[in-house]
Amino acid sequence: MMSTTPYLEYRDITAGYNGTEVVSQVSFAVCKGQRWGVLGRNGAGKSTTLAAAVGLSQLQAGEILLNGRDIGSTPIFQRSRSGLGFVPQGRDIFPSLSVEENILVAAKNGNASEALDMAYTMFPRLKERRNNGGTQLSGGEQQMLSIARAIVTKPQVLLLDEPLEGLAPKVRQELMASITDMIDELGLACVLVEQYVDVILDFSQHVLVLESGRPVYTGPTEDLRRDHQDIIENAIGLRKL
Ligand SMILES: Nc1ncnc2c1ncn2[C@@H]1O[C@H](COP(=O)(O)OP(=O)(O)OP(=O)(O)O)[C@@H](O)[C@H]1O
Repeated sequence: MMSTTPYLEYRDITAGYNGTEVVSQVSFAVCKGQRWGVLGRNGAGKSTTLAAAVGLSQLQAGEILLNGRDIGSTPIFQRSRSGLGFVPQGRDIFPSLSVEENILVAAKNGNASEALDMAYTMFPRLKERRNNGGTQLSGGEQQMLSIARAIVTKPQVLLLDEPLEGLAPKVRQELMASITDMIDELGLACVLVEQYVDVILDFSQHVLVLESGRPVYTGPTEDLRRDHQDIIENAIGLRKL
């Protein structure tokens, strides 16, 4: 029988910073190949929710499981080794290193040529810019590099925190198309945080909607669209792509 253990599971978690609660009652499970989206206004707790899985916000109650194993007390560096890829808000690259060096640093002890191959296949633009320094890249290219750095660790689940932030509309569309192709091709499970409601509704099969740190919807995108336009409009004074 096929295993149904989710890759990543949040069980009624509370998370925040320095003992202060930011989000609570969050439960959802990301299974193989599933695409989840997280929606909510500024400050609703989207990033805090994502960060709890990688240990960058404080998990104050509940459990987070990776492949069925509680990772609450697993050190941050080991979480990426256990299949969790994280692309934080802002661009997680070394500006003084070239594109190629940035990828190789992320791949660490992995096979260097395989890592470069993988990154350049997913984002051919990075190959053209491989000798450029991080600061010589456009915003979209920096975001591609940041995602490539997560991908070469070969995650099962990729967590993306507002990858479209600060990009021009055309670049947002191109990057979103590249991300979607990449996820399909690699068969990744994914959790995407974005402020653009249309992006989340198009991309995700399942959605978590947060309002002031509490979930107001957790379930299939189709049902949200069909039965809960009020939630979409209310929770989301959000931008269109
Ligand atoms: N490192 C931190 N230390 C303390 N408080 C924080 C920290 N990061 C975020 N917060 C607080 O947690 C709350 C939720 O922030 P969070 O970034 O999770 O929201 P968000 O929904 O991702 O918002 P945005 O769309 O603006 O990124 C905010 O009130 C914020 O000030």
